[in-house]
Amino acid sequence: MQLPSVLEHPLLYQNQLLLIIVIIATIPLSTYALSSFLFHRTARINSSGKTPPTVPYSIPGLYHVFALLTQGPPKFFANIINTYGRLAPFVVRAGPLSFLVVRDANHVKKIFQSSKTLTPTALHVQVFDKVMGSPKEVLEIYGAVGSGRTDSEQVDYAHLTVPRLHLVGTSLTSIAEVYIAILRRNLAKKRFNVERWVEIQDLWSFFQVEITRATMETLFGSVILEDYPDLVQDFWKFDSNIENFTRGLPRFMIPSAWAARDRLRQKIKKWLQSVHEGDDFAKLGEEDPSWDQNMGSKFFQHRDSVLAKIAGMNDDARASEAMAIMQGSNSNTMPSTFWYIFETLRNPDLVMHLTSEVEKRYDANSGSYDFAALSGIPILQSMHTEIGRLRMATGAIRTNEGGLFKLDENWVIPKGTSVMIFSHDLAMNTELWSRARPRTVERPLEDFWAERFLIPEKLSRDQPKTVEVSRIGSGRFSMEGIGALHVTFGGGHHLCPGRHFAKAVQISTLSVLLSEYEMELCNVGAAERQIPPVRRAAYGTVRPLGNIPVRIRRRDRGKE
Ligand code: HEM
Repeated sequence: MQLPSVLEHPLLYQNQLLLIIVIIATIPLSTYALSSFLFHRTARINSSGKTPPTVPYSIPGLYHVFALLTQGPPKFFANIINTYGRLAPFVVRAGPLSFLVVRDANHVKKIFQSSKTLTPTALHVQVFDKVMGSPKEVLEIYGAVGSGRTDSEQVDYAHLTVPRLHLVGTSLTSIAEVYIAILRRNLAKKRFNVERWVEIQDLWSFFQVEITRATMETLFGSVILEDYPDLVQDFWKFDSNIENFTRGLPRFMIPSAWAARDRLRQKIKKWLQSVHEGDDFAKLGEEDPSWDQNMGSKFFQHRDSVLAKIAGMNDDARASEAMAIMQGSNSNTMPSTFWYIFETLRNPDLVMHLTSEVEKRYDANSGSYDFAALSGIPILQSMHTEIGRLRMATGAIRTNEGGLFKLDENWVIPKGTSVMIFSHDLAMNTELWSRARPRTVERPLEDFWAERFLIPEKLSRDQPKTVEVSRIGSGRFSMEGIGALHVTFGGGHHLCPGRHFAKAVQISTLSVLLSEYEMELCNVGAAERQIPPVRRAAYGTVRPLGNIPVRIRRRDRGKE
């Protein structure tokens, strides 16, 4: 009988198996220990030309994929910042993809200023591909922005220059007047009357319909809403699934979101084919009106006509583009306007002060508001900025398309790394704000403070002292020295071109509600308990935890 060789001895075999199991089981622990050691060493060592360290992980090759998937990116990034924030900049990895988180104002400034090397191009391709469902053949046009290719430069012109032409100054005033007229007409149809308070169960849902409907009609005209009454509903269904589309979830996993997106694209395409035929439809002369009920605002006519002239931008691609601007113009504007009104209603002094400020800019004879004057009121500007700081959480992404990028004396960013800048993270950093302008932290950054961005005017000795009647502070609005800490609208070359329009929607909505209606939170304490805690998500819509009931009635102007 032949004896088994030593290697085949059953006991040894069992031990080998055990050894393999032990090795496999200890891989995550040892990987975590090693990556943690390397992370802290690189973060703390004082040397130049360092590549930012990767946040500790347990699974080699996959790095943070599992945590990103289970927690979702907004919570994952918030948790990572809460844990390792002091050691930024650091890298988060999802397999081969690297994301650098920066938290320093000087880094942010440098990144935004380096728009040729650090670009959002890769992000834009992803968005048009995965979220907007653009045809594959146009993706290369988006991918070549910045390369000098003619069609790509035209796209860049449509995305950035066109809104900057139409959504500022006197053009913005005209378009804001259109918004005000539409909002007033829509609210009038609700027949709120002077005698009786009407309760609205949930202010968020109410605004989701009313503000979006008015914004859509202002930018895209009346006909699209008449032909497609479910536009607003489908839009929010689509918008609330953007994270799912970005992750590439297939149709069978989110069927109703896919169906809403299909409907949006089909209906928009049909509408464009009927009202924006050919490529010479836009009426852009000085004498032409800023808004047309069929074709939409001059801004949108101009934008779509630039795209229509690009070979390869077929009707499907243009419909996806229109969806992108619907998303850009509504997704954050409605929530920011909700918080603008909510924070006002919470504070009776603010309601009183702002009502009187708005009244001064309302002409009872013509029944119209002086929008230009309203938008210059410092407290309204400060509130807009404070809402953007506290109640918005946006992210700006840039990918390094050049070689090693020198971030400062210590750090370099490797090619291909995507840099993440989170507005809310910077917005809540007391140390940075107090260094930049101590006055801004006289009240905790966790609280809403309408006057945070006002600089009180010093009275000269010969100036007569007026009696202060309002309990709301006054002063000059200023962002001097703190711009890099307030990046809700991104920055640099790609700074949001629609930000003035968003402010116009906030100010116009507030003006109409304060001067033509009385609106009150039904229960202030209960409403305040619905404010979500800060720092739980690095980015994403900040929405109340539950319903916010309000009551409303028409203001009795005659009596006043
Ligand atoms: C409160 C409302 C809004 C917020 C918080 C917001 C925020 C942002 C942010 C963070 C970016 C990225 C900027 C960057 O990468 O540096 C952006 C880009 C953009 N936004 Fe806005 N936005 C708002 C309203 C609007 C409105 C009303 C419009 C249009 C009417 C608009 C149109 C755009 C466009 C077209 C871009 C892309 C610019 C590019 O091509 O790089 N946004 N916005």
